[in-house]
Amino acid sequence: MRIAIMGSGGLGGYFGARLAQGGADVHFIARGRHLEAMRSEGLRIEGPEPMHLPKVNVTDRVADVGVADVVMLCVKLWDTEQAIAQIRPLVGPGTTIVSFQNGVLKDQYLRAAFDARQLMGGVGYVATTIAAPGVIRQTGPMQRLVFGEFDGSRSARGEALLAACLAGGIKAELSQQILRDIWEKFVFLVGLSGTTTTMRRTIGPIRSNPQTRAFLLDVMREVVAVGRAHGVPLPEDYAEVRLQLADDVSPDMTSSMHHDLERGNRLEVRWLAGGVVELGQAKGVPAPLNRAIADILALHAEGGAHA
Ligand SMILES: NC(=O)C1=CN([C@@H]2O[C@H](COP(=O)(O)OP(=O)(O)OC[C@H]3O[C@@H](n4cnc5c(N)ncnc54)[C@H](OP(=O)(O)O)[C@@H]3O)[C@@H](O)[C@H]2O)C=CC1
Ligand SMILES: CC(C)(CO)C(=O)C(=O)O
Repeated sequence: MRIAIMGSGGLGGYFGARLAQGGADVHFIARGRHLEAMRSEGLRIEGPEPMHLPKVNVTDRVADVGVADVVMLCVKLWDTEQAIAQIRPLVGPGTTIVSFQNGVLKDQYLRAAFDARQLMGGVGYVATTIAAPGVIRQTGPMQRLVFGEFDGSRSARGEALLAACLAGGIKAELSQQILRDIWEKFVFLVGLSGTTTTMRRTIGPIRSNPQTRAFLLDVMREVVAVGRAHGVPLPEDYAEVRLQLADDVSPDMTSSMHHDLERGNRLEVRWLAGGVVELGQAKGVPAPLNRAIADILALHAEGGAHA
């Protein structure tokens, strides 16, 4: 199976390395110093299960890769538009495109650019970052990919991607309710990213303090209300279910957006809390706490240099 990884950082580099190790014909699309390092030194994964792939197929010339069976979209959300334009040479009539980016707006952008039948939905769970050019560092053992057809069917292409993932040791699942899976992660991630980034704290103290715990819960309640208004079958008390997850994770866990803030990077807030506000407005559902998060972080959204 020929798999093109569009964006080979924390998410794409980690899961692409595992797919390659499992025998898939993986082609990484990268840029800058990370591209140069991957060309000369291969790709190294640090963390609980270290890996080194001394030689990887990597390029910034997308057209050289040719048509892929699967394109995995793994760039930060602000790079989506450019990435969608660049992946066109990878996409033939039999190509499947799956975005494992965070949020729920990503698939709307893909649907606007490609035939909906070429898309599968996807969610990625891992905590990784580019530690140095050519090096991805994983924190904690969590690693999981969930993907599936939006119509809930169990397709041959889904099974084929599942087999490739399992061969590489990825904890992968072929889902028959992928829209709900995407929203389930969105509820948790919007709560986690919105609180950890505005409060500059990890989840431990946030969930322990009654005032910040209530804020976390109410932020997630808004996401659930917006999702339900869009027809996503989330139970009414789903925010409470996700609060249980926030209680179960390690107290030092934080969000990638909090890391991005600390490094002075751009933030994905426009598509996370901001996405909740946007989708809420479309259905007349207010999301004042998410609006506050987006407003508080607005001066940081373009990165530290712009603050
Ligand atoms: N990392 C994680 O733990 C998880 C991340 N996610 C989500 O996955 C998405 C990706 O995040 P993450 O992997 O962390 O981001 P990273 O910044 O680590 O990786 C993205 C990589 O893609 C590169 N890139 C962007 N556009 C292009 C392009 N047009 N051509 C070539 N390379 C390109 C970036 O280069 P450059 O640095 O030059 O911009 C960067 O190397 C986000 O939506 C994130 O929220 C989801 C689950 C977990
Ligand atoms: C919550 C986590 C780490 C799970 O993958 C994540 O996606 C993020 O912080 O961006």
